[in-house]
Amino acid sequence: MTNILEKIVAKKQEEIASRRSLIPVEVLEAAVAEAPPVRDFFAALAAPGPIKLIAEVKKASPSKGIIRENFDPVAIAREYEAAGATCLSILTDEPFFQGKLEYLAQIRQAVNIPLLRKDFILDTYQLLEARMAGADAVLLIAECLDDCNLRKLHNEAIELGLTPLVEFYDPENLDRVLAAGATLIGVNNRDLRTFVTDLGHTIRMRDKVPLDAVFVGESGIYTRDDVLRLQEAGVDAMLVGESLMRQPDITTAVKTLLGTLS
Ligand SMILES: O=C(O)c1ccccc1NCC(=O)[C@H](O)[C@H](O)COP(=O)(O)O
Repeated sequence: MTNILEKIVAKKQEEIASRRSLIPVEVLEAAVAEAPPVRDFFAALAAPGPIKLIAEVKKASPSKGIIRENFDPVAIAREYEAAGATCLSILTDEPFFQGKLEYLAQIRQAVNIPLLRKDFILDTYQLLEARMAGADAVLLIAECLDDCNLRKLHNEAIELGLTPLVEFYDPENLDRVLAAGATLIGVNNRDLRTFVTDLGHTIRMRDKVPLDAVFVGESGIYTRDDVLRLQEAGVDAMLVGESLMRQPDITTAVKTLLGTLS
């Protein structure tokens, strides 16, 4: 049976080929050479203090369909920043998440905090696109990449000035993530075979991931109690999408998660 990740990867390969035929790689390389400097995504998350929030700009998902009808990505990003998010994650995948690369470029002009391009990165071409659109970081998913490509894209991202956030779900993939040289490591709580999320997955992986890496818990984080569980387990940062995007008042939702609502 084909799982959702296999479907997304197959579609993404078609998309990359089509985008490459519209904008040749040389054009992107020339634009990247002129791009402004990046913001330090890693340092922002590694700073001392309570658990950091990477707030996700996410309209829809394969597991939940449309999450936010009234979707203004720039307004959402501004509100996230003002409410206390440390970094933002911008979904740029169109077919499955209704994101756009343009959202990333628009948000770059509107906020100052570091930005992650959240997509299914399979090719150097997407790293160049990310850098050109104003990303400071990119997501690399161990389950989507073989060892050679994981290491290659990790190194290329760094050469472009981008911070790679390397994510895995299957515990067997941790050794591959470490072998690629990852120092910013995410555990996804969502089992993509069933779409069930389990916060305990990140917590169980905490003592398997070296303490000198910055460790991010991803997906299925809904309440202040969830956040306290992660923080008490020693998780450095959390990536949160749906639970914030479903709230009409994003400022209150962020502050409630962070425990800063006065
Ligand atoms: O969110 C999905 O349904 C999904 C399906 C297939 C592949 C990836 C998927 N999500 C990507 C993510 O990692 C999340 O957007 C991110 O961690 C935030 O999760 P949440 O807070 O549960 O929206």
